[in-house]
Amino acid sequence: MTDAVRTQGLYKRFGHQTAVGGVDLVVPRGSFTGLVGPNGAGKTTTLSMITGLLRPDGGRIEIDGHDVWADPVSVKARIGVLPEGLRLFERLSGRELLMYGGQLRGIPIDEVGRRADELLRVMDLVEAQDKLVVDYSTGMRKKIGLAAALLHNPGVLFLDEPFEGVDPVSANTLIEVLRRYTASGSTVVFSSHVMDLVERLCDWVSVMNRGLVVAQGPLDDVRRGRTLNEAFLDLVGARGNGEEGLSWLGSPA
Ligand SMILES: Nc1ncnc2c1ncn2[C@@H]1O[C@H](COP(=O)(O)OP(=O)(O)OP(=O)(O)O)[C@@H](O)[C@H]1O
Repeated sequence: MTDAVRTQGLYKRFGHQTAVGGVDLVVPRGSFTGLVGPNGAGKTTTLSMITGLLRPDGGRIEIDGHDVWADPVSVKARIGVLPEGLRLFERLSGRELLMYGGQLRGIPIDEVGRRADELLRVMDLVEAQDKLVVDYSTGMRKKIGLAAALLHNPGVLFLDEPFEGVDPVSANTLIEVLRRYTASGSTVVFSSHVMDLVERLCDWVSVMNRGLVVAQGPLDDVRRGRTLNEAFLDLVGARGNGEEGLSWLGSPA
């Protein structure tokens, strides 16, 4: 069976800096995949290229066997994206955002209305549906962003740090929706720094460091008897910068 996502030699430079230095990422279909790595590892740059938001300098990307940059329209119909920074249409209400997004996707308006109502209910946003998105809290923005990403029932969903700044109640709602989504055979790829969460949710993990994939596979193969946090620290090299310097910090005045 074709993988949901496959990249070969994916490469991106910004000036002299190589942000992504030849990434071969594999995401099996139907998996709940965690993309982890320290700050600056290249996760957002990789996800931006995979989702057609940033043009690669080299390499290939296939989603469900379709080349992202040669066949962008058919790929974009198959994917949902919750990007970093949540660039949303701020001056629309939550409900208007869903209605607009659904119509842009070419879904008949009655069907968009039905799906929007269900998503607003599941995300616990019914009371806030007529409020402008600009006035939403961080958690509400993540939830309406996820609703917008799911509206056209994509086969693969990409989420850049979906749980950042989200309270435990909203996080549980997001998790329930995502679990239901993958249970039906769809694929989720999300980046996160929260190892406990990745360990709890994911069956497949890709670890990035300094622009490369340094480990990837089923969760248990990457962990190899350790916690994911221990495996992560071993793989990326615990840097231990905190042991020297800052001698002035905490000294009495
Ligand atoms: N638009 C840009 N211009 C210049 N450098 C960039 C740009 N975007 C990313 N970079 C650099 O590329 C590298 C990878 O960044 P990226 O945001 O992909 O990392 P990340 O793994 O998502 O990090 P974090 O976990 O902190 O979000 C970093 O060194 C970053 O400074």
